[in-house]
Formats: sequence, structure tokens, C-alpha cells
Amino acid sequence: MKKQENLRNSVAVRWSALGIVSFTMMAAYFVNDIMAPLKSMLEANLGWTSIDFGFFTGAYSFLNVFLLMLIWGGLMLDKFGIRLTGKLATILMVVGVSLQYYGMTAHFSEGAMIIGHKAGVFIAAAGYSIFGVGAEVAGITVTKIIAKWFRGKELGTAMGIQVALARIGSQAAYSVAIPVAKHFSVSTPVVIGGGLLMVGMLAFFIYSVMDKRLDRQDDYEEEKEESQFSFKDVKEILVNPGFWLIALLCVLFYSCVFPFQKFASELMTNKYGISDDLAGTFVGLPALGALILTPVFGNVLDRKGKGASIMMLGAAMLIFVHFLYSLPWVTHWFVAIFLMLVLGIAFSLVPSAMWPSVAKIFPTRQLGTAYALIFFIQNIGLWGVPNLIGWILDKYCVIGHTGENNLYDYTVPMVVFTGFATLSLIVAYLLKVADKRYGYGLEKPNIVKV
Ligand SMILES: NCCCC[C@H](N)C(=O)NCC(=O)O
Repeated sequence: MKKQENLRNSVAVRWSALGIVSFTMMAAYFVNDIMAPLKSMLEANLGWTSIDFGFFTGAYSFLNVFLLMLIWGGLMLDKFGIRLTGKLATILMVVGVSLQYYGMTAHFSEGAMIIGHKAGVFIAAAGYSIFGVGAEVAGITVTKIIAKWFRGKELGTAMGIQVALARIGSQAAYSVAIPVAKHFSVSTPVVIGGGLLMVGMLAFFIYSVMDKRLDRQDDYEEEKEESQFSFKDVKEILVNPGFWLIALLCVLFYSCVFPFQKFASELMTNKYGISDDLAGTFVGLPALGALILTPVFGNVLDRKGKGASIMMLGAAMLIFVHFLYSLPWVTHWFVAIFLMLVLGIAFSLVPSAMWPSVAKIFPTRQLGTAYALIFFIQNIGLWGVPNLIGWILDKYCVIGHTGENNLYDYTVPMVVFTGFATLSLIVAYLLKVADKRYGYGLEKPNIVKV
């Protein structure tokens, strides 16, 4: 029987599918980053110390790492499919951000503690942790959706555009958080994030209709493939050296970017004398740069390849950035902004090469699990590094006080970030060597000519 024209072959339909799920992720990134520029305000208004802030920030990954939620999410994605997993993930994000808001606004009795943490901090962190499960599972689901619609087509460009739109969410969060919090209250930016997330959830429900239609056209091929999941797949992924190298590169690279950004607003104000109204906007610059550059690099990779080399270049740029930030005598604001722009380029190069590379190493049926395992390892860093930096700041870096909060010397935290960046370059090099040896095709173009 002659098949009807496949939906994924329609340019308008596949790019619309991308647009819809990208909006969901944009809302997720907005919420993810909205608290970061507020660090000093949280200290002044709610009495959050650097340790509290590090604990809260790391909580994003706590359930993903310690209750293996990302792993269950990945298994669920491969076993039960995109629609159910994605819907659940978006619901979890909305529930999580609501609890976070409650933790920030409810009145707890003086000195109330939960498991050694201030009650408000603990509840906000618990909400952020639930949000983190939803955001990460939504992330792997969307990555699999893109691979499903774009494999053998503009995979790199599509992944680049999704990441770029997510960066708009981050940039918006960094720019609006302080002005909105100053005008209304420190919790208002979270309310805006909650509203955006609800629209993102609806968007995903709309996408699910398209996904179902595509599966019908494929004669449920995808569904059949999904139900074939087995633990043999997990074993196959884990014995693949490419998996370990990508996962290590991912945890090291992203540990130097996301946790750094969470503290960077304070670095801008404390070290470079930038006003707190502008600091968030500058910290959002890498996201803005990535917005433009990730699709450009994605497109170059689609046509020309060189993925492994590009990951090395991005890692090398990261060393440059963090090393210069660590030098105590370099304090001009211009340098701070220049380095943020370089970080933006690195932050575009590595993801645009890394995520399509995973789709080259593993077949579609293993993709959910493979992304989940990689994100799981990445989340260990996203949990551990903010806690480590918060602790270092509190114990060793307080150099004074303003009327309302501490002043910090960021030299030691920046040396720590430089160390992680150096390790990421070594791993990127090993990945390039492994690519030659095992023939993953990471240096080859993504677009397959037929
Ligand atoms: N602050 C966002 C954390 C997102 C983590 C996610 N696992 C991820 O790596 N996404 C890809 C990206 O480049 O944003």
C-alpha cells in the first residue's frame, strides 16, 4: 500500500514541531536560571547564606542523582515513549516551581529547620529539585524528539536552534530577575517563570498530537522500537568508550558553565564593580551569544563535520576564560564582559557538536537511555559544584561586608573552575582519539547525502 507523504518530510511540519517543543524548553531554562542573579538579594532579603544558595542551586540535580530520577526518566522514555514521558515531565516542572515559590514566601517560625537547613530554603530547594527532575527528563525527551524528526536531515541545525531558544530563556531570566525583584519582590520573578512553564506545558500537550500522527504514519515503527527497550541496551551503552568520554566531557564542561553562571552575577559586582542591575545582563551574554552562534555552528557541523575538533576548541576557550577570571589583578569591567563573550562562543561550540554526536554513536532506540545516562553524570557535577563553590565562598572567601551582605574574593572558586576546564580539554582530546579508533564519525558531516 502506498504511504501518504511522511510528516517529517514536510519542512513546515517538522520545523513547527521543533518550535513548539523548543518553547517548552525555553520556559524551563527561564525558571532554571531565574534565581541566579538574585543571590545577593536572597542574602539581604531572606537571609540566605552562600551555603544556602549553593545548596539550593545544587538541589536542581539532587533527586536526579540520588534517587536516579534521570535514569528512570530515560528508561521510561525508551519504554513508554515520548508523549507520556514528556507530559509527566512538564507537569513535574509546574509542581516543582510552585513548591519553590511557597518555600520563598511562606512564613516559618523563627529558627525553623528541616534536616539541618532553614525551613524556607529547604522547601524552596525541594521544589527546585522536583522542577529539576521535570526539566532534565523534558530535556532528554526533546532531544529524542529532534532526533526522531531530523535524523539524516538538518539534525545539527535543529538541535542548535533548540539550544538557542533555550538560551533566550536563560538570557531573559538573567536580565529581568533583578529589575523585577527590585520593583516587586524577590519572589516575583519565580511567579513569572511559573506562568511561562504552564504555557510550556500546554505547548507540549499540543506537540503530542503531532507526535501521535507521525507514529501512525510510521506504522508505529517508533512505538515498536521503543517497546523493545532492554537492560541489554544499558549494558551496551555502558561498555561503549564513546559514552564515557562524552559523559565525562559533558560533566566537566557544563560544570564550568552552568554553576559558574549561577555565581557570576556576584563575581561581576564584587570583583569588577559592575552595578547589580547590569550584572545579570552581562552574565546572560554567553546565552545571548549562544543564541546566535549555536545554530550557525550546528549548520557548519551539518555540512562540514569536525565535531570532535570543535569540542576541543570550546574546551580550550573555557580554560582561557576561567584562568583570566581567576587573576586577582585583572579587575577592569571591560575584561569581564569580553570574557563573557568568549564564554558565549565556547558555550555554542561544545553543545552544537556534543548533542548530535550522541545521536551518531547510538541508534534511536538507545538514545533516550544514552542521553539520560549522560545527563545523569552531568547532574553529579551540577549538584556537587555549586555546593562546593558555596562552601568555599562561605569558609574562605569573605573579605568584607556591605550593610546587607558579604563581599567575596572569587580567586579560589575561579581556580577551581579553571581546573575543571583543563580536565575537559584532556577528555575532548581523548574523544577525538577514540573517534579515529572506533569510527564513530564525529568528524563527519551530520547530513547524509542520498
Ligand atoms: N541550566 C540548565 C541545565 C540544563 C542541563 C541539561 N542537562 C543540558 O545539558 N542541556 C543542554 C544545554 O546545552 O543546555
